[in-house]
Amino acid sequence: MIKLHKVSKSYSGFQAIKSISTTIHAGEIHGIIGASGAGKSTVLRLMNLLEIPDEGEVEVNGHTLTNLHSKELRQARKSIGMIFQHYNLVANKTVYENVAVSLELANFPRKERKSRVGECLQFVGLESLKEKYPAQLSGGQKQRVAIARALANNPQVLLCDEPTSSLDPNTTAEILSVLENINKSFGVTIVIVSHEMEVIKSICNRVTVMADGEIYDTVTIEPKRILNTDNSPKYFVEQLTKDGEMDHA
Ligand SMILES: Nc1ncnc2c1ncn2[C@@H]1O[C@H](COP(=O)(O)OP(=O)(O)OP(=O)(O)O)[C@@H](O)[C@H]1O
Repeated sequence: MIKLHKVSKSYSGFQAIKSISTTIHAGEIHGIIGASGAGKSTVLRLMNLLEIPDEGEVEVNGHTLTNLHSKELRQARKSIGMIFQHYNLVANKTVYENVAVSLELANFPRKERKSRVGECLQFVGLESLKEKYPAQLSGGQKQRVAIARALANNPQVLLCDEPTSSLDPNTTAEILSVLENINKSFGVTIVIVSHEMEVIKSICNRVTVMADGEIYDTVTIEPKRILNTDNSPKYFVEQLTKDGEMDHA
């Protein structure tokens, strides 16, 4: 469970987040949607203290992060994974090494690292690419590596900042399936920031709508796959030309 209690954040006098209070329930897939600049990414980054609030409390899995000293905070953060729009992989490390590095940083028992990396890569369907470098992968494959890396330390919470915004609809659907599997298989609570309504409606059980640094509303929904996954050139031409006159040349 994640609880924000009267959390505020300003940048050079500009109040980006205005005394927000909310609860994300354990086991849910929670969406955060809103216009550009509404404060979605900032709220997500406040949940693992990548951004330090000016005021208020952040509680994750029973720990009040805002009360912890740096060593305790490092420990508590092991149970919070995060993935990003641009993947944030280490360019000069292989797929295997990118996942292994998060285990090293968390002092995961050395003897068990290799098998843990293997398990995570298998879960995201990338075992056969473990010797490749990020530049040799597609966007969807890079995001799978990032997911495997986030999974490695058995997090209870996975924070996802626009995880599909650089991907085509087909690959978006695949990544959403991976996230859903993580939620169902391991009970991981997922918070997903997106400006794409289709993504939010496809996967979330509850959604927070943000505007101007505040929570406008929180709604409960029934997730329903509404993503179009047709990537064919025929479909693109049909979509471009269906509402009027067309010119093929
Ligand atoms: N590090 C920062 N320094 C200064 N201003 C910031 C910083 N981070 C965020 N902001 C400002 O805070 C506001 C909220 O930003 P945030 O990135 O959280 O919005 P968002 O809803 O995620 O937008 P987008 O969909 O465009 O990513 C914006 O006005 C932004 O310019």
